[in-house]
Amino acid sequence: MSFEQDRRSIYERRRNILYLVANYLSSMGLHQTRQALIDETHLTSEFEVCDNIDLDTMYQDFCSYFLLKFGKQPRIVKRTESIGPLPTVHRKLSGARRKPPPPALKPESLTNAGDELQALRVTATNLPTHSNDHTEGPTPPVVPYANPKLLVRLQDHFTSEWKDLAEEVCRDLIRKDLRQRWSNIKGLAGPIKVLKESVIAPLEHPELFVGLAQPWRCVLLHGAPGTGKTMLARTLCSETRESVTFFSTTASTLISKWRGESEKLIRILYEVAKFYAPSIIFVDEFDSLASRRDTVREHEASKRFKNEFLSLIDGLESSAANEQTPTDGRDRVFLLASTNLPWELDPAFLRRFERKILVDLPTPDGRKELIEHLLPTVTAWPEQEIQQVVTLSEGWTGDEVRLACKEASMMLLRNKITGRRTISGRVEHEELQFSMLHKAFEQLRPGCVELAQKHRDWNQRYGTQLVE
Ligand SMILES: Nc1ncnc2c1ncn2[C@@H]1O[C@H](COP(=O)(O)OP(=O)(O)OP(=O)(O)O)[C@@H](O)[C@H]1O
Repeated sequence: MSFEQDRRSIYERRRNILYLVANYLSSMGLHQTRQALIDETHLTSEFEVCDNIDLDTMYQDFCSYFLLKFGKQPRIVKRTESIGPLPTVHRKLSGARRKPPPPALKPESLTNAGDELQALRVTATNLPTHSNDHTEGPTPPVVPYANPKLLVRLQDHFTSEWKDLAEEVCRDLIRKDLRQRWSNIKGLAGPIKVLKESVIAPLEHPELFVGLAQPWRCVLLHGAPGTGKTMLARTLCSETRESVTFFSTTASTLISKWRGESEKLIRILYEVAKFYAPSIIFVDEFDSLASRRDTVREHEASKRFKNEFLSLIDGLESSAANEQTPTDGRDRVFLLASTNLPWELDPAFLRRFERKILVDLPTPDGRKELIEHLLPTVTAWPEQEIQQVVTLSEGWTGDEVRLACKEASMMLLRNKITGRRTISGRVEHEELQFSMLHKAFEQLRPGCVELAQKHRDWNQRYGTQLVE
């Protein structure tokens, strides 16, 4: 690296650190300190900290890296002898007159680190400040927060009473880190179509969704465990993550984590979802939240919680009813719920789901596709061999097929470690053999045949019949 490049990179590093600190102070509610930093360094709005970058995360990443490398946590601060507030750093001004700040410098003209800092001293007036920047009065509560950018926006929008909960909703429920593709899901064309129609089509063709033809707001996925309901939701999240905010939770988390505050949380979840619309709220294990209400024995808090959730759904519906003219679809909130026990749901909830979609066991074609997807080598095998394993897996869930394929891969792995070798020392079977796959599929028995039938029966009576 040339001397010039070296200097430039030092300059950029120091500038970036200052922006990170300013952002961090803002996320901590230390607005006066942030302002003092801006005044002193003259940061401008020419730059801003990128999405998903903040000091807190960097700190945690550094600790993880250090722990991995040296087997212990890094020491960041150490105890001193003195107790009391941090000593003030006084500038050495004795005798010297305070100079006015020098004009802004361009990085190319810098000669040393001091100059680099001075180069940041450019006009501060246009750096964004926030409507609730407090120059007087009580400082807002200091809260650790994963994404300061979101926090800043939340601070503008929510009163402090709601702010902490709104932050918790964002920190714990927003999901963005998923890597799933529709093409990984096999044999569930019907449910995929409904999800695309509910979320993706309204964003791509908002002009078509007018009057009565509003997008579905509220969809329930039901099916036996391991049929791919969660996978569908996660894929919807990753396929739309550029344009949609995805809140994912389970009913039991909502109930246990926010015990005592759950009811308020539902309202905040809805408000935050509206704030970040278009958004999807996905609630797994929905039955544990929305089981039939027991008017006599049920706890008051539980009733209130359910009523609040019903209001949330009504909120989705009433905002849909208001859309008589085309909107760009960017203000929509979509509720997706999944359950293994739809028959336990309170009729008040059931009635509100516009679509109740059965996620069924995979058909023979679906199982074949799934096996070929998980074990691509089998595509080169004779058709009759693949059909044998497809027949063996009659009545299995997608998850059971996946488990059997995994067992076959493990057999191959064991063979590579301990298997017979040829005279030249090579492993005898380096590729997956039909006998391994067959054996793996013979070892497993389907666990959800009856439950899957119960879902089909229930869907016939109460569910949505998907037509191809
Ligand atoms: N149709 C499918 N296509 C591809 N993979 C599938 C399919 N169905 C299930 N799987 C596999 O099974 C795993 C478990 O599925 P998932 O967790 O989505 O089931 P679920 O219906 O949500 O179960 P539960 O009701 O117990 O939460 C998935 O991660 C995936 O690997």
